[in-house]
Amino acid sequence: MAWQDNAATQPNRCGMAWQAFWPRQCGWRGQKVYVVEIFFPKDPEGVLGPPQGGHIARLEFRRRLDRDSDAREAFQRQVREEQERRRQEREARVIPDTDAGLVEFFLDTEAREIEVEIARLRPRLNQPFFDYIQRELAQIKFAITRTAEMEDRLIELEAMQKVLLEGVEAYDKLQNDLVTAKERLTKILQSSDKKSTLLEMVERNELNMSILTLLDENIASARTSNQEEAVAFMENVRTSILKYITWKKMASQLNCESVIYATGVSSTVMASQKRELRLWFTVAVCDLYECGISYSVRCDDACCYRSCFSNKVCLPFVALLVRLNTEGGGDGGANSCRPFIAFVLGGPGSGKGTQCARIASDFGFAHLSAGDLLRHEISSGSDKGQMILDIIKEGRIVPSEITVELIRKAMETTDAKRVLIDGFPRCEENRIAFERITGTEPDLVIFFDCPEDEMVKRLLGRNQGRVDDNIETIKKRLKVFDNLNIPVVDYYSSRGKVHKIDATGTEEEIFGAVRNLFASLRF
Ligand SMILES: Nc1ncnc2c1ncn2[C@@H]1O[C@H](COP(=O)(O)OP(=O)(O)O)[C@@H](O)[C@H]1O
Ligand SMILES: O=c1ccn([C@@H]2O[C@H](COP(=O)(O)OP(=O)(O)O)[C@@H](O)[C@H]2O)c(=O)[nH]1
Repeated sequence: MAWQDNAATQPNRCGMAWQAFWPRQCGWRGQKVYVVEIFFPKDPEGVLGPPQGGHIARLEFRRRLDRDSDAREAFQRQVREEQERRRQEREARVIPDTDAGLVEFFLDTEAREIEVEIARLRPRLNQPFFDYIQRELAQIKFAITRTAEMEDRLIELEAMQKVLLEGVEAYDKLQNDLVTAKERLTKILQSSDKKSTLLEMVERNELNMSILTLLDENIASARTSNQEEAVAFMENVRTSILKYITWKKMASQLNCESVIYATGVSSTVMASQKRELRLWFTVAVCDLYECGISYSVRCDDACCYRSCFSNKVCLPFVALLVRLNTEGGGDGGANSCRPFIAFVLGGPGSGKGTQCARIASDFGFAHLSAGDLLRHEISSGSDKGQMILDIIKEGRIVPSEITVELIRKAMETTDAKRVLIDGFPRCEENRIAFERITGTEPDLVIFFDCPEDEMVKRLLGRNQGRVDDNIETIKKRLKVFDNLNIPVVDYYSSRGKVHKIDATGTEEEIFGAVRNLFASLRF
């Protein structure tokens, strides 16, 4: 398959905004003349110079090009010749060895060549070079008397420094984007299961225009070398990527807080969530077999909603749940948005409670600990209290209806937009009951992965007077965790929701990983 990495060969295609700052070569030295570069639509590299006429003339010219194949060919020939002329000019320039020489080199560089030269000489544009410019600037600024020549030099040096600094930053960013885009595109093209790779990337917000641009270049290159199969294959991938990107864009236009992709949701589950979905979500349904969105419907009005579910071709499907902002989206009412829900799982003593407290305080989550809710129920002296106490003493799991009801009530009484549910669901039955009763799924599952001996050590040192922190009950809890809780983690893993965090190390180190996770999720 054709592969092309154009990061180094096309340094100037980003159309950097800083061109506007660059004083033009013609008569600018000493005269402080600044000319803003204007891009000509049919001449993106600016090889033909600035447009000669106004807007109407440009439109005329473009129309003529579109109509007239001779004119188009002549124009393309002219572009090629100009490109070649510039290439030769560039090669003829001697690159100086010293910083002082390099300063003069850049001052003598034409504005349109700056991006190319920055890319070519990027390794030389290092800290010592910028320090050198800074020193020269300081000498002029702190001179006791300043001549007119020194004033001019100050202006040109400052303009150049600004352009180079911004240019280097833009160039480095472009390089990084391209390297990342290349890695991601390679991953998509090489993966054996493209659908799930794409979905994973969608979930991690990794599909962007840079990938598309790179893919386009590869398609063009494969086309040039007549690799028809590769072209067809890459165009298929392109269609899928484009659709996801379009959806993301739509989400942002709708003022959405986040885009959540739930894979494999069955139509029955969706139907049971109908009311909530209508209030909370924009739903796009797409056909997995096509590896792309076969059709999409905005589901925030009942009519679209019905047509969405009455269509049979969409199974199995991917539902893109675009959660609307409480303030900006949906019907705008206070009830129109359920909170973002994160389940926090991990063995007993893995540090769930400790980390949840920090997440709550740093990221504005309400912290609902299932264990705490149950212990509170015991101390409230309710009818169920004794039964719950007996179960906890034995390290078993309290019946789902009790726990889910406590969680549901606690969720109702919080107006937080983000909720952590700590230590729940403990088993598949818990999970199913939660989804049935609340009609919703978690947006995220954090799993703290900790070795058993570490968990035992922590629990025995917890010292909170808990009835279950003794070695006999701990052993039972660990067994229950292995047998019943791990399948829940596996279930959510298969749906791409689990973010595993290594729970060994200090509290601070673990929170570092948590912080990274939330940063990657744009919290
Ligand atoms: N990274 C850590 N290293 C050592 N001890 C920890 C760490 N994180 C938490 N602990 C301690 O371990 C015990 C269990 O932590 P906790 O957060 O209550 O776990 P869980 O909620 O998972 O049962 C507590 O005494 C807590 O202070
Ligand atoms: O959803 C839950 C959460 C907790 N528990 C019970 O409460 C105990 C303590 O749970 P907690 O999450 O407080 O502590 P951990 O075991 O994680 O240290 C568990 O062993 C269970 O007996 C339960 O039955 N269901």
